[in-house]
Amino acid sequence: MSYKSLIINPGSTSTKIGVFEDETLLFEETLRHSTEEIAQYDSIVAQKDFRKDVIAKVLAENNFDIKTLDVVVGRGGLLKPIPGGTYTVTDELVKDLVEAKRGEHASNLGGILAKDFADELGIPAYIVDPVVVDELQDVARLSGHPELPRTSIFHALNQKAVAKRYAKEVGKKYEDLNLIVVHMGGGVSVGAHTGGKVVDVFNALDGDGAFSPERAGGVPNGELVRLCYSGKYTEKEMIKQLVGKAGFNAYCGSNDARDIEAMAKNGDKHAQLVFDAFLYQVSKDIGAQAAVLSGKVDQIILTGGIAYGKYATEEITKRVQFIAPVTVYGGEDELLALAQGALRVLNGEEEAKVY
Ligand SMILES: Nc1ncnc2c1ncn2[C@@H]1O[C@H](COP(=O)(O)OP(=O)(O)OP(=O)(O)O)[C@@H](O)[C@H]1O
Ligand SMILES: CCCC(=O)O
Repeated sequence: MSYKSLIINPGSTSTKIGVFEDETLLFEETLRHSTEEIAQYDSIVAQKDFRKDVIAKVLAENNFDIKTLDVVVGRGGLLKPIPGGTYTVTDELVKDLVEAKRGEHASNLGGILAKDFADELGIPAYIVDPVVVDELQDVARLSGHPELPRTSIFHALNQKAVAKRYAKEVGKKYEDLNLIVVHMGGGVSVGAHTGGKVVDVFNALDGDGAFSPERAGGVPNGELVRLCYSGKYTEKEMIKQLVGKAGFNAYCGSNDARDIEAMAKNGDKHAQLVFDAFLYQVSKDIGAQAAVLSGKVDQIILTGGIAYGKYATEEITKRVQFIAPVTVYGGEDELLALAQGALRVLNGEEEAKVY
């Protein structure tokens, strides 16, 4: 028995879709969304119809009959903290994503869109390893103020997928390796993997680490508080300043690392400084996670869209190769990882978890 799946992975700056027959990719598409396109919507859920239309268009362009699908899988969003695994998209799960009580995030649309398509076809919808996968060790949860604990929000799906890919390539078990995985996309997360768990990670959304194409990362606390109370921004605008309008966007007016690199190559010294500061901060986060692992690091893995960039990966490697060797997996394996999550359930290897 084989299964056809539609995989939907909404990122902060893109919607990636794939159609698989079991683990074989039939076709995929990455639809990039400019800052202007996204800025028309005042919430993530408001982007639903826009993203649904672009997906339907791609399916039609590929002459794909959606009635042949067996399952729809979405990337999981900002739910309550939960263990890793494959979850059935229930009404309760969708309600939490729509209400966005734990925050706005593009991947909230993954479960919502998956259920939308699946319900029309009368087939199941799943999410796999959502961004809220929480395997932090206790000592990593303290921030310095009890009302502000650190939380685990990161590229769990891709971090786990590339870590397992590396383990397979070197003939070892993921659980037996100490890895630092660095995802550099619209957001950035740097995680310490040991014993098959991500025991510490710089939160990609709430920003206790490096800045990213669109996000501020860790900023000076006092100045942040003063800005919040200055009257310059509403609460919603302030959050947008930190997540969306920050990072490369704020410094250089684009969320595309390739634009920043091109500006720098054309002699723009400010763009060069911003890109170098980004690579410097990511390297510092890797150093911190090396300490989490007591310096016993088998490999550092660079992944996400920015890891396609030669300058970026070479500069980070120069700074951190004293810790451990570096492997680069440009882009991400999230579509396949989502398809595999659903297949494990459909093939009876794993039971779908209920949220
Ligand atoms: N070939 C490339 N060289 C350098 N940078 C690239 C390349 N391709 C994509 N990028 C950069 O990768 C970033 C987007 O990465 P990615 O597609 O992983 O992000 P996303 O899926 O939108 O967000 P996230 O990964 O946080 O969920 C952009 O800054 C883009 O410029
Ligand atoms: C929070 C993990 C995914 C992202 O960067 O948006």
